[in-house]
Amino acid sequence: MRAFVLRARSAPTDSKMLLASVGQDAHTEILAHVLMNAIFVAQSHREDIMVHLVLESTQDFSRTISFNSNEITNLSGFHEQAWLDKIAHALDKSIGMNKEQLRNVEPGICVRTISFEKLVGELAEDYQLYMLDKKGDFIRDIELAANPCFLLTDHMPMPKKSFNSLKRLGAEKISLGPKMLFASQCIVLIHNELDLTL
Ligand SMILES: C[S@@+](CC[C@H](N)C(=O)[O-])C[C@H]1O[C@@H](n2cnc3c(N)ncnc32)[C@H](O)[C@@H]1O
Repeated sequence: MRAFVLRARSAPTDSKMLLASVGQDAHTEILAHVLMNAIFVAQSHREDIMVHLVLESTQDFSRTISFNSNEITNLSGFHEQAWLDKIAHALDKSIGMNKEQLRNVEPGICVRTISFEKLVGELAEDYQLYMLDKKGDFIRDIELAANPCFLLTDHMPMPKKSFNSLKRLGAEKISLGPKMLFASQCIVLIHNELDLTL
């Protein structure tokens, strides 16, 4: 499995606010762009991809919505609205959940009330973590592990205190080059680097 985590610090956990924030300050379109580029290829989808979206603008708990590309069945199309609808539906399903609970939303999609820190702590047991950072090691200068998990943020940077805990979990910083890219653009480049090595 190849995994991607988007830490969306500004994304609301209320579905109506999430949908109303597309193109606004919270830039929730980023979540749909990430899913588009992590899971779709032309006319098809990639296998063995996990995407975890962590939405952190909340009145109660962060929501982690996880997508398994092998199991998702009923998408309404190869477009952003299809993904936004799935995210909104997962958020509605999560209403009333207590801390650190899980609810299955539909095949391939589940929602959990866990924080980014808790999620990456779990992922570190099965994956090598890579934190995307322009100042990290250039992706072509290192050998990526067979089970990589890439950590990205929305337009709000990772808080400084997260860096130390990620380091303790063995996360390595990797760069894709000198330009500051969107998270979804990073994902396209990462897929391509890995595709070239297969
Ligand atoms: C739009 S950027 C985040 C920008 C944010 N304001 C910041 O200063 O980190 C979205 C994500 O892409 C990653 N990213 C963007 N360009 C990159 C590059 N050239 N190499 C590695 N990661 C990159 C960032 O680290 C971040 O996780």
